[in-house]
Amino acid sequence: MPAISIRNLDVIFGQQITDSLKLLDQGKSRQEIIDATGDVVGVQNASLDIEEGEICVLMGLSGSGKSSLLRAVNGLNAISRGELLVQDGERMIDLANCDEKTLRHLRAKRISMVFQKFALMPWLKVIDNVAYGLEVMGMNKNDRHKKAMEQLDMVGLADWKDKYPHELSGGMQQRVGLARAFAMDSDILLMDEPFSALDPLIRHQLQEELITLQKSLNKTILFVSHDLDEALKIGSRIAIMESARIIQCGAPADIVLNPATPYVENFVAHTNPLNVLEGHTLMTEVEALEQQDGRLLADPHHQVWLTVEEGKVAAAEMNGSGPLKLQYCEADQDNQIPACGTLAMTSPKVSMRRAIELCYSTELPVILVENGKLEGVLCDQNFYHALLGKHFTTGDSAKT
Ligand SMILES: Nc1ncnc2c1ncn2[C@@H]1O[C@H](COP(=O)(O)OP(=O)(O)OP(=O)(O)O)[C@@H](O)[C@H]1O
Repeated sequence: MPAISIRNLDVIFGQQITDSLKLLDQGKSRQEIIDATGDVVGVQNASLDIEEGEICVLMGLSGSGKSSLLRAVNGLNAISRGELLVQDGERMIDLANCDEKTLRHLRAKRISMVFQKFALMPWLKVIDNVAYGLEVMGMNKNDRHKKAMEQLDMVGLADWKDKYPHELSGGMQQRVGLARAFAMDSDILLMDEPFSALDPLIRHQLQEELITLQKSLNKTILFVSHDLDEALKIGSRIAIMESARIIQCGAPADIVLNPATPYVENFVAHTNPLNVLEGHTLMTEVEALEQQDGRLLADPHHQVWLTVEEGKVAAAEMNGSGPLKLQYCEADQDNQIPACGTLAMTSPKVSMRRAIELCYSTELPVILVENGKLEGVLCDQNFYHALLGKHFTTGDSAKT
């Protein structure tokens, strides 16, 4: 059962919603609908399931409808048509047909929201800002302060509890915002560009903190961002929006490797694939390597040849320099650095960043093996191909 299930959802802002929906069904554009009725289409025919414990990022340009969709999930935007179900224990609550009492229950117990501009109350101390939602719920002062302190501790601000928001930096204020959302104990967090007002270093730091916190908290997070790098970093799945519609939804590597439209391609062309792509998506497959005298040419540039017996790499040599020492390196142990001139073998699941590090330290290609069997090879050319975003423009030229 997904934590949030969205089916054919339309959100229209305005006074003539029935007429606007008819025009939408006739295939009229957003602008044509504004011209005809004055209504604005915020979300059009969106369908998306968000599983428990995942971070799903809504990504797209300004005005594409990200916030409109996010705000529908906690009832801040009315649903014009379609279904939006939020899991509540054993039942699913339909936001399209839910009364005020149920909505209040959802907001108090199930869903918290973190905004871009901190939204802290300037007259309240940090601890009282964090405890505010608990106070509204009727929790007594001792209990709510205890809970607020736990959350402040988690975001590293326990020593700042008696300060006022204006005494904190932007990054710290946003941490207080996070602590306030976590204090509510709700399983679903809606985050509307929570880090975009921060400078790049603090932003990076808070992204890392969110990823770390999420490992222990396991919340269901719907996160809005207009930055694909941020989306790729924190999202387990990314839904890309354009003109009120979700035009592609997939895991980070899917989006980078198979952008569905030129709009997505354009985003992908400006991202850093280092932490997203894995070795197997970039490698030259074993079948594509040149064969000569029973050996495989792993790297034409360095003239590295492999002798493969029953699928396993039995020996390696570099023409002119003799045999090469082979060393298996764990994909996830960055501190395991093979010596220059050693031929590194690792898992096809290796991140692009780690694979480049292995190439860099050995000055040789990297050999990818799974259960001892040779799967493929990564040379400089494979990395250039990915770094230049050529997967979707030049086909598989680096793989042959
Ligand atoms: N409450 C509202 N009343 C009228 N129109 C609205 C309202 N909220 C959003 N819109 C309109 O809906 C469209 C989508 O806006 P939305 O804020 O969802 O986009 P966004 O992708 O989140 O953009 P941004 O990144 O700039 O926040 C825009 O044309 C916007 O003007």
